[in-house]
Amino acid sequence: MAIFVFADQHQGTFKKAALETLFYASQLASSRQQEVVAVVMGEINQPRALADLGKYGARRVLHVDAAWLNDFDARLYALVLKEMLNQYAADRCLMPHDFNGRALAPYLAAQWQAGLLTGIVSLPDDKDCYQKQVFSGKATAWIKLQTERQVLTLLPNTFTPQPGDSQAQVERWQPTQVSAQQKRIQLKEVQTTQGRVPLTEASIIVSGGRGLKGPENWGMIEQLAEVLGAATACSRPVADAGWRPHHEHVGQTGLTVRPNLYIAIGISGAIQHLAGVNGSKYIVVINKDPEAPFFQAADYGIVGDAFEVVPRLIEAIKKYKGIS
Ligand SMILES: Cc1cc2nc3c(=O)[nH]c(=O)nc-3n(C[C@H](O)[C@H](O)[C@H](O)COP(=O)(O)OP(=O)(O)OC[C@H]3O[C@@H](n4cnc5c(N)ncnc54)[C@H](O)[C@@H]3O)c2cc1C
Repeated sequence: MAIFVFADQHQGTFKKAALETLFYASQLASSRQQEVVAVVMGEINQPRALADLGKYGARRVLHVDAAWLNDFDARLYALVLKEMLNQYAADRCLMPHDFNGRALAPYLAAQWQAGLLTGIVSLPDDKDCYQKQVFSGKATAWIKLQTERQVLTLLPNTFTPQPGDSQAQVERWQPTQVSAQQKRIQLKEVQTTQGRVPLTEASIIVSGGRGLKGPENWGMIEQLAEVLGAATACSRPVADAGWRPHHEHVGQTGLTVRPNLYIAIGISGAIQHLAGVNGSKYIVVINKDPEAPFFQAADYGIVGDAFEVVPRLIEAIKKYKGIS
């Protein structure tokens, strides 16, 4: 039996989290002598990208090549996936624990009558238990799904893909029970941020909190991010106050990020914020209060006023990198 992976793409470019999930599935499959099938929805303007999924572990790609599936629609995608999984008598479907995966997985689990386990961070152990973080990242649970059919979501940045040189066999697949008439959502406008690394894919993140006092002070955060080639993020009150856009909000109710380096500036380190960032490899905290809880989660800490520390940090990095 094959392991199916929803390989999310945008205009022919596969998301990093989708490639990680394929790679993860290939590790899972090799221990069970199964094959990995990547499922791709919507038209693709670079057909070679489909076969290239083989480099990340897909043996086959089932391409649902239909214009009405170009825009992500959790309900519709779940119906298409359900038909496909039933046709192939599959028992396992994986996807990334990102915005789309978090919307699609519960729909699919309900439609397909499968067990759902979200945000896993490990391969199963010998008792078939998967690890996931619980209680805002304060504890780890080992969970075993008892159901025959399983929908699993993998936390981004947990597994680093090691691309090989295999090519996948690409097949077109059309649903017979789902059609364009069932589409209920019409996408009217897409707003994209230009030239910035997407937050969930960034290896360095510079994040600001309420300690920055107001949106007018974000210039230094942007500048620090620019010299480091980083993405910018923020705490929830900052997004709630409209200082920064909501897609930058990290934490329990925002994005979960796992960069190599997370620099938190003027953020206290509330548990709800830590829940979204404590998977980061290194955490650097800049805060003027030595008692700020974030220091307990930090690898490096600077006790000081952000308005003095950050400009000096920018200058030091520029000097180190030889940027004028
Ligand atoms: C159900 C629920 C869900 C939540 N989800 C989230 C979530 O997803 N993400 C999230 O972030 N929060 C979330 N919160 C809110 C969370 O509890 C905190 O209130 C929030 O994270 C605090 O944001 P902050 O650290 O930016 O602000 P504050 O708590 O006000 O901290 C500001 C920090 O800046 C420091 N500071 C002030 N001036 C300076 C300066 N000049 N230089 C350096 N440091 C300075 C202060 O010492 C302080 O530590 C949630 C809360 C609830 C109840």
